[in-house]
Amino acid sequence: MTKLNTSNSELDLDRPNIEDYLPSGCIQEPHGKLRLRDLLDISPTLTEAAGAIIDDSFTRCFKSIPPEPWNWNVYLFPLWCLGVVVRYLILFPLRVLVLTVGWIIFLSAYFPVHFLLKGHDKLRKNLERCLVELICSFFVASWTGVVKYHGPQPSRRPKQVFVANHTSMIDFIVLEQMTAFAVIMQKHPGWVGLLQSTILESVGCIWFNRSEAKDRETVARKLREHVLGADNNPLLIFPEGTCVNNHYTVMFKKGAFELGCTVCPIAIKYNKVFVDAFWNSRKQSFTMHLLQLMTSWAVVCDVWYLEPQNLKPGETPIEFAERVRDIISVRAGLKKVPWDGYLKYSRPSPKHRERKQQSFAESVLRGLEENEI
Ligand SMILES: O=P(O)(O)OC[C@H](O)CO
Repeated sequence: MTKLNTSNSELDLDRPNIEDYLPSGCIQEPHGKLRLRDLLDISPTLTEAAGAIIDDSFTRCFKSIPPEPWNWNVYLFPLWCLGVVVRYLILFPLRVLVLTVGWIIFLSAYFPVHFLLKGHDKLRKNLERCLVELICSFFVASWTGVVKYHGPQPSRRPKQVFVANHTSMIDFIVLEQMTAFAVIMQKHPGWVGLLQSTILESVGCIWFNRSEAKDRETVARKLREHVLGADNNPLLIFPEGTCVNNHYTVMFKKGAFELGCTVCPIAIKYNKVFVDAFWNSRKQSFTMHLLQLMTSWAVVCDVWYLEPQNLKPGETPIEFAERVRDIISVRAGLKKVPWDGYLKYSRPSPKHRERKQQSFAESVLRGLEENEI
């Protein structure tokens, strides 16, 4: 019975907003004409099937929500055109220049520090941390990032791990410009992969391939080793494991919550007034995503460093992960959904399919019983 209730509440969450897609009730239809709404009312299963085709709570987490158009009249349209010219022909070249200068400064300092200070580990690590923070600040400047940080800035302590909701790889840049975190992330191809395996590895970042089972074991071991080192950079994990559109949070993977460490939650909320910071990696490369940010007016966001949390007596790592997800979701105003973000990369699990079949069979049986009465 309990199992049934749980699955029903999960199914409720998955219920599509079909009303959003139907013509509003105030439209007067000619008398006697059959409307789409009437047709769908015939059967809940038909409604659900129609809903699943147009919308579902899983897909909604990974959809970019476009802003309301505002340039619709004769006064505003010329202003919008002027804005396009300023953004693309003035701001963008200036930002490319800023980023180029940033890279020149960074590379001309990083290589001497990395190769010439081999015997002075402490000094080398400190300088490398400062340089990585510096290049991240140049990246933020290249999108005119307006970031407001709330709460105490993270400090370096053993046995603590920072976890944040995830919208784009720029989350890492936004956080890294303040604190040189060692981040756990998916390994990427191209220039991002090159940076990952050279510069970022030197600040303790750990990379993995989410499709490789053996990578997960290696990462789990590396995490345990990393959190014990007192001089290591604070560890940062995005436990959703994938980018979500900053309206929802998907299930947190439990890895960060079973390390026996204090978990420090970080909530990140982007303001979409100028640009949507969600990176939809299926539609856009990271380079295109950065270009989109660099041709917008600004990237506006709030970052909250929240109160550190510890595992409570009797609490499982999964419950702990859920509690921390609650804290982050409330602070950033995000809606929680029960999905595993990795489903993006796989077919629905047999368990999920069976739950749907079970619910459908039960509704058919209920209908038959009612007809018998
Ligand atoms: O949105 P995804 O699943 O492509 O993940 C993107 C990055 O790997 C997350 O950092």
